Amino acid sequence: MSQANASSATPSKAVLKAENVSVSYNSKVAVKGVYLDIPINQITAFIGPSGCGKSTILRCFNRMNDLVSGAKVEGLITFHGVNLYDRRIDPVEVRRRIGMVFQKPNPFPKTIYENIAFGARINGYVGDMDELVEKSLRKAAIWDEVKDKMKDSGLSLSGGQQQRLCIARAIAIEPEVILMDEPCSALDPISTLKIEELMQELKEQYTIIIVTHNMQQASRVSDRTAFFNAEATPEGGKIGYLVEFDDTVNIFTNPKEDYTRDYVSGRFG
Ligand SMILES: Nc1ncnc2c1ncn2[C@@H]1O[C@H](COP(=O)(O)OP(=O)(O)OP(=O)(O)O)[C@@H](O)[C@H]1O
Repeated sequence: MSQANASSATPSKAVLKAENVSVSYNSKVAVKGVYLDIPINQITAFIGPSGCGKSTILRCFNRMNDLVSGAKVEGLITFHGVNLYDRRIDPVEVRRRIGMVFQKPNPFPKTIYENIAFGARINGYVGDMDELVEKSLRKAAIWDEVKDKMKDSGLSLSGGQQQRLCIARAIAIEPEVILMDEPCSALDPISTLKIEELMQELKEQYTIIIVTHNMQQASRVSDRTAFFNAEATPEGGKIGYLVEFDDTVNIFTNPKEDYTRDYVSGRFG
């Protein structure tokens, strides 16, 4: 793999940039030498086999790796041109502006209302909370389903509804970017479709990165796709790297690397 193959011209303004980023856990390199430009108001998909570092790179973009013991990030990650790892930067503020939705829907064991209000309050929101709750739930396409159940527990909802509640919770703290780590892998196809439609609406206002193992999902929802792979080390480990990053249509129909073609067509799936 040469770095020349790993990227192509950036189509629009990059909101987040990774330059020569490597991450290790307890001194063992997990993923190395990643360059990415994440375009604003687009959906970028990270695809590739298990263990190639997709979630690891995703977590670098909002400093979630700070919370993982033994994790070390090297290289440069910028957000609107500012080094996210500069020591003057507050990682909590980074996570407010770059929110995250996880694989398994994880509403708090609180009411639907509190699931939205809690984070907003902690972030110092002083406006009309009822309005914010409604606005966030509407944006996450779940308001109609829950408007009469504000005092019910968020856990009483179906898996798909819980995930949309978690998206509403992320939205409530007014991020610019939403990172989604396999947000549909625990959901049925109908709930998955709802979230995909929602992502298309959200990208008008937010920049989205999604990690997914679902090739059809990546080709359906994303504008740009980053394909990762991992190479074996002599010690029997694996090190992830970025194979290529391009418009999704190119990755799926005319990739630069044969291995990408094999992977996205399911030959190695
Ligand atoms: N908290 C951690 N502590 C130690 N090693 C970790 C940790 N998280 C990830 N790793 C290692 O880093 C490498 C990349 O893992 P990561 O989860 O980023 O890959 P991935 O491509 O997202 O995988 P998957 O598709 O299975 O979720 C793997 O070898 C994994 O074991």
